[in-house]
Amino acid sequence: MLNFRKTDQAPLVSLNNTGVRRNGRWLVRGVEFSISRGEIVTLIGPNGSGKSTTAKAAIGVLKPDEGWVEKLPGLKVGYVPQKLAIDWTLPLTVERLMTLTGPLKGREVEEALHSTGIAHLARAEVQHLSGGEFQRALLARAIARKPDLLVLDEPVQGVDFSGEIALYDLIKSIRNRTGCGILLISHDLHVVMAETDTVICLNGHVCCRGTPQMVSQSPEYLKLFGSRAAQTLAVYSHDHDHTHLPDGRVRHADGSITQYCHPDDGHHHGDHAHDDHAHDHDHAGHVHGPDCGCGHKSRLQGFDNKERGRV
Ligand SMILES: Nc1ncnc2c1ncn2[C@@H]1O[C@H](COP(=O)(O)OP(=O)(O)OP(=O)(O)O)[C@@H](O)[C@H]1O
Repeated sequence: MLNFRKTDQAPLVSLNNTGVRRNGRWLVRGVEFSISRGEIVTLIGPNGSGKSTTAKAAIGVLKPDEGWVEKLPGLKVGYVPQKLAIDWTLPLTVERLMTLTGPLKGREVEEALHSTGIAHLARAEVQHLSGGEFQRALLARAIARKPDLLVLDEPVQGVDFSGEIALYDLIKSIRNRTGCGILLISHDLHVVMAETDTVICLNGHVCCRGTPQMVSQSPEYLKLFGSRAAQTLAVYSHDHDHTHLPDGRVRHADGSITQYCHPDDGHHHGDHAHDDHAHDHDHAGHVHGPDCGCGHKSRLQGFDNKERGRV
């Protein structure tokens, strides 16, 4: 794999104590991380935990109500949103989809479709594409303008497992070829791309982060999906000790309800954990033990014992 990361390189984007508030409720708060050229950062977390909100704040679609976001001047972003407002009753070819939001040269369209493996579908109707082909078309659209940062909100939705592996391979090859940074949002709490440099688990705030060090080696996983899958995907599973209620209050493991998280619930701006992690790219990480004091238990399934808990 190419080594794009240089310690003297400024991050493409960094979020500093970033919070977004709507209707009197914090959707996310105290979010801190950065993405450098060639780096893959994956956001995971339960539904409604603020992954899309965080991604939108990172690229400037949403303005933070607290903290700040720094972007490299002139940063070019390619964004694949979770939802796309397409009128499926109107005919739309893949080629046309590529230029819907801005002009592109014919050669750029061709190149992007070629590199995502769907050159043969240039004139196909978008509504007839399979889930995997559609995601490739969206990826092609996002990479056509040669972005420095690619933000992919659930890029494997509607794709079966082998299609998922192929898409993750494609994302990896885009990163290797272009050296862009990638912010990936995974809807699946348990599966992240093995090439992910940093996994950030959100639960209204960053509750933990770490590196998926190895591919899962559990016999069941290998039996089900084969060794090819094991080379591509790692299993990252996670327990939360508190739940953010729809009204913004927090229910703790003991059943008590408070207005906000306790200072020892996950990682908050200014606490020791942030000091450990903010802006680090060596991913040394905070060590979660059965009771490490941060209020969260995390485990990497299928990792050998010395790697266990190092999330
Ligand atoms: N503009 C908005 N106004 C009010 N609430 C919002 C707004 N956008 C998002 N939310 C709420 O913020 C919370 C976080 O939403 P977000 O889409 O970031 O979560 P997510 O982690 O991406 O979820 P999912 O996995 O379901 O896609 C949700 O409870 C959502 O309903």
